[in-house]
Amino acid sequence: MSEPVLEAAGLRFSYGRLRRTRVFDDFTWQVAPHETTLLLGPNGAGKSTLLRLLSGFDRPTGGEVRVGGVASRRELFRRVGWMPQDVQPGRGMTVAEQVEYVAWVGGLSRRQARDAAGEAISRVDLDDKRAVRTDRLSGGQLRRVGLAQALVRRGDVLLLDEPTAGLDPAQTLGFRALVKDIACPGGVVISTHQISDLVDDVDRVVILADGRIRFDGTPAGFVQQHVSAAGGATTLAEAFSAIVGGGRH
Ligand SMILES: Nc1ncnc2c1ncn2[C@@H]1O[C@H](COP(=O)(O)OP(=O)(O)OP(=O)(O)O)[C@@H](O)[C@H]1O
Repeated sequence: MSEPVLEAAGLRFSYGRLRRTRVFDDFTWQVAPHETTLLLGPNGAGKSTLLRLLSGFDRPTGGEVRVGGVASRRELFRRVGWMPQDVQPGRGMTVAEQVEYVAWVGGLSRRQARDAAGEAISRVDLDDKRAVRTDRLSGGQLRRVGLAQALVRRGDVLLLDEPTAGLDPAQTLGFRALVKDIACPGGVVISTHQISDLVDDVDRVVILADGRIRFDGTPAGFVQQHVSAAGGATTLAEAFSAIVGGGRH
């Protein structure tokens, strides 16, 4: 089987009926295989849009998204797990049904979907909520359902959009432990606009601003490379502000 590299090649994307809000223009990037990447950027940088395009949920207006060299949404649905920023409760569905449904849409048989859903629900610690309707969950519980939905496909690549938003401190710690445990051959991408979050847990940092990549490297490399640019910045937070702020001029 081909290497499960997930890549955006010459991507273009705009929102609106008249496509006036351009987010990406000739955007090319690859998810680093076997690594956990933190996708950082200010509000409106394009992080959620990028993950929606990479997951196959949204279609680009130009260029293509490929996984293992294949540009097909079906292949993306099969090989890429995605946790959206805005996890929606399925109408009248229980936790088990919602996670099973996502597995089934991803190409598993009903039986495989049931087994995979049971496993994913345990991993996010929602065993006691399996039979509860998802529209009756708290915000943090619903986000854990979203994480289970991403894990259930057992995909080669995992894309998590603001996974710790709305989690309490204990849940955030639990999430960090879970992420350390996840091994995906095609890599894991976690988006956030909070720099303090998760930085110590990742192999790679990518900074996105205005639909362009401003940095792609290790957390330590980022601080080092931008110390002078940031006028003596020594922390990731300071360097991030300098780079993102500098990009706006
Ligand atoms: N449904 C939409 N319709 C029109 N414009 C949109 C829509 N969703 C996002 N945008 C615009 O696209 C750009 C990128 O938004 P996106 O949500 O991808 O950013 P983000 O980096 O994920 O931000 P945040 O950290 O706030 O979640 C922004 O300018 C935003 O206003």
